[in-house]
Amino acid sequence: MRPDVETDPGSAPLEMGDKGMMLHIANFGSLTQILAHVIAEVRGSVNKDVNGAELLYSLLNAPWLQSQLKVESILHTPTNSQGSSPPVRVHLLFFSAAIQNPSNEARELYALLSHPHLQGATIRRDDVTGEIYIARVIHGGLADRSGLLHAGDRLVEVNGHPVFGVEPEQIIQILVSTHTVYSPIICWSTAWYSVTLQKELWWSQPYHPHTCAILSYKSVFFPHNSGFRRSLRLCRQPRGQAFGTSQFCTLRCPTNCYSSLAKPYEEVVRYQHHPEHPHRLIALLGPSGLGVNELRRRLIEINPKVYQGAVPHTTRPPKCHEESGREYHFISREQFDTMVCNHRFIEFGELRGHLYGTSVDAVKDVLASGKICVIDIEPYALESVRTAELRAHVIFIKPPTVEQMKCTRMNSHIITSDYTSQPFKDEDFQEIEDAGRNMEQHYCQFFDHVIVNDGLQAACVQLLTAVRRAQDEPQWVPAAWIRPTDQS
Ligand SMILES: Nc1ncnc2c1ncn2[C@@H]1O[C@H](COP(=O)(O)OP(=O)(O)OP(=O)(O)O)[C@@H](O)[C@H]1O
Repeated sequence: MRPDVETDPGSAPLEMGDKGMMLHIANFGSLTQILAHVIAEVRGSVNKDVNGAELLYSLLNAPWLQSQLKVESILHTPTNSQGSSPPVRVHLLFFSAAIQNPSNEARELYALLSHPHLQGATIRRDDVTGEIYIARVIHGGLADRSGLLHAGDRLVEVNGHPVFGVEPEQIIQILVSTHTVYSPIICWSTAWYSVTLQKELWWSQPYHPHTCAILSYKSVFFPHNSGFRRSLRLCRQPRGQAFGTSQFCTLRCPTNCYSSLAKPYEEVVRYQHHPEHPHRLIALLGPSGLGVNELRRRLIEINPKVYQGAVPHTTRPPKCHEESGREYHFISREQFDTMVCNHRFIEFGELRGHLYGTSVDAVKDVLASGKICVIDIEPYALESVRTAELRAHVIFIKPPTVEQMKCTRMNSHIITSDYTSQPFKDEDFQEIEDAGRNMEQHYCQFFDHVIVNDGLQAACVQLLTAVRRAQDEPQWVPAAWIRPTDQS
């Protein structure tokens, strides 16, 4: 349903002629002014690359604007001896029936260009109820092409901020202030929608009445250098052992590792973990060297009766003090290969001729024991943990600024690419920051929670709280986890 459109008292009505739509234009001054505004705004937007070429191109090539320009050129052709244009009737055969008032459309374009992050939709507040609605969706614009936003949909939440009673200008501010990250918009109409849009890109998705959908932008191509760590963390030696003798693995990424992550959207539902069901897996993700393993280790140390890591598998022979199923599950290479073929590993790698991996079964063992399993993963492993079986709650460990890391890591050591332990250098911090930014850019749609690892104590407390909430409070999860389909 199209909402009422505010009409301009200065603009004239449309009439239908026998060959098409007849436009009676009485106020040429305002039309000229509007077009001048539009062109100035477009120029400004292009210069600043504010809204992307695609939106500008589609808007400027919209038939209604072309029509306006034709009207404009006709009106500026001197028609009488005084050189002024009298009110005329202009026959617009190509005018879209959907466009009811070109002056309003031009103003809308102007408004859109002024607020680029609304991405082709405008909002309005119901003065009686205080609720915020999608007022217009520009025909052919990005919002329109997404097929998700409809005029009349009620806006519930933007970027986690409830919008009830909030001034539309403030909502725009929320969007503008977060324009480099995702801007999820949750609407209610005949269905719940959770729409994530980033910059100028929208992705289309089917309409699912009475369900919730999350639409997320992501790069079509996932770069392979986005913050991969130097080692498989499962190979990390216990604290106190010499780093020089520790074993590290080279990552082996399955060829199809990005397949399901490349889906442009996923349907989500609100999910409350049932106390009698196994706990949700906690998967920590973050750039190498930031302290993901340190946080995981500390969490388990806080209460080993509640939190536990998964026991990795390896093909190397056990050492005399090691017991199968405690430090590692010791298996043959053939067994390991079979597990790889059967997709039983969340992550695996090879070091000095031996294979190491964290298996789904090792995680399930911990969950079956009633404990909360906490693992750290590489981005490629997201696909293996975001399943109906493990229901991973993904926590991104985010770097603070380089300057903050310099202060907090003064006495800490990093494992370098040649696997020695050394004090952090400035370039290490820069690398961590870059890797964190990369990860966030490409995978943030999968993060259930973000913790900045600045002070270790504070980060630990936040982790503890987040892990408890993941089990105790309702969370958005993929609908396929709750209602498995053939594809899931
Ligand atoms: N907030 C912090 N303040 C000070 N030191 C920290 C902090 N977080 C981690 N560290 C230290 O930084 C070093 C690297 O941490 P950790 O080994 O956990 O990194 P990581 O993210 O697991 O990376 P990788 O797996 O590549 O080794 C460790 O010495 C750890 O104690």
